[in-house]
Order: sequence, then C-alpha cells, then structure tokens
Amino acid sequence: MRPFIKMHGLGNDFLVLDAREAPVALSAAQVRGLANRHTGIGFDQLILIEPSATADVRLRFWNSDGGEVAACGNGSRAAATLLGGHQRIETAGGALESIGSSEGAEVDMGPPQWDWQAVPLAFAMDTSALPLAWNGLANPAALSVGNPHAVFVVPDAWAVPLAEIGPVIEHDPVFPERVNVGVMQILSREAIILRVWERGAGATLACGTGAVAAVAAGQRRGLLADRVQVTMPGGDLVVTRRADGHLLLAGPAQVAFTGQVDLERYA
Ligand SMILES: N[C@@H](CCC[C@H](N)C(=O)O)C(=O)O
Repeated sequence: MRPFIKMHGLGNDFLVLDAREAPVALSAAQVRGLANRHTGIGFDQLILIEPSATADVRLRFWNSDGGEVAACGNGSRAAATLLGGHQRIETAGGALESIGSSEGAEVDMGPPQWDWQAVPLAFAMDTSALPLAWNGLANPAALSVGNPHAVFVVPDAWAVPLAEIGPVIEHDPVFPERVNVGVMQILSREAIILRVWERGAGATLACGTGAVAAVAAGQRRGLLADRVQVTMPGGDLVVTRRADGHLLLAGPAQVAFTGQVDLERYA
C-alpha cells in the first residue's frame, strides 16, 4: 500500500504521491484508473514528488486522461504548501521557486513564452492574437507558461459554452500538442473572470497556469495592470508581474484527506 495525500487549490484537485524515498512508476492506464471519480480516488491531476539533482524537489504532473504534462500551477502551489518554506522546484516546464505560507503558496512561474514554436503552434502566427476563430470565439492569444494555452477575451465568461467549444479547440491541429483553453472577461485593469477548459482534464474549478497565461495575455495587450485578481469558478488567485517579467501565482491550497492506495490494483 502506498500513502497518498488528496489536495486541492480552489477545487482544482490533486492526488499527491511522495516518491522521494520510494520511487513510483505509473502507466497512463493506471493514472486514468486512479483518476476515475467512481472507481478510483478521483482528481484533475496526479502529482509525483521526486528527488532532484538540480533543485530541492522535482515535480511531475499527469492529467486525469493519463497524459504526463510539463506544468501545473495549482499543483505546484499544492506541493509547495505541503513541503513548506522556500522550495526550488524542478519541473519539465522549467525551474520554479515557491514561498510557502500556512494557507497556500506563492510560486514564481517564470516568464511567459510567446514564440509560436514554444506554444507550440503548427505554423508561424502572431501569438498575441491568432487570426483564427471557432464558433464566435476569435483571435486568442497563444503562449506557453510551461504548458500551452489559448486565451480568448470575451464579454461574458459565464455565458461561453465551454464544454462544447473547449474540446474542439483543444484538439484543433493548429495546436500539435493540444492546448488549454481560457475565456477571460476583463472587469478592470486589476480584475478578471476566467474559466478554463483544461487539456486532458476538461472544465476545472480553477487552473493556475491558465490564470498566469490569461494575465500575461491581458498585460501583453496593455489591458491589465501588474497585479491582477483572477476569479474562477472555485475562487480567486492573484497573479503578479515582477520587474524581471516573471509571473508570480498566489492563492490557497489545502489537504482534503490522506489515505493508502494499492497502486497495483490500477495497473
Ligand atoms: N490545473 C493545472 C494545469 C494542469 C495541466 C494542464 N491541464 C495541461 O495539460 O497543460 C494548473 O493549475 O495549472
């Protein structure tokens, strides 16, 4: 049996396995089985905490569809909250740093990447506003914040039929590694409403990298200030652009419960 920790950041929920002492190998099918909310534990993402040669810890992330991904903002905050203090974190999406508190963690998510190859896109386009539209959703910003995002500015984020249009955009061949889809309503220079259709996980209550990507997109268009409150279905995060261009992500993260799981049962 393997001890696990179930955590969430604003309802974006995670199965956390600490593999620093005893390694864990996971197949995609195993992750899907564990993610099943009826027959498994249920989560949006699985987080593996591993030893690192270059930082204090290494974090790996899997979506509930079984695909491993390079970045997860809320997952990084959740793991950093668990570990406490200041952590240097290695991820496939880049090196992160956290400042912990009792109620959550602020994580330096690094600078956004705007090269079309970095997103990635299938061919060269102006990433600040792609010349593309899907059923009335037009001209998204496309960027990588360790993982790929397309962010649309819309007049009413709650009115967008995200469950219908999200998967269409996620799987459009213009995004060869698929994409996370955000719809952002700008309330003021300091506040937005954001809903995200997550690649490999669907509509989640909150998405940390989605919040970072949306704020970066709004800042690039000159619509948002350096510090922005991001309201999502599960609650609020704050994204701050530092003088060096790095984006800091802050908000709550909590342990929901702990337990033990027989990983072999899902193999
Ligand atoms: N919920 C996460 C994002 C998880 C990864 C994403 N679905 C992807 O496939 O890139 C967050 O808080 O950032």
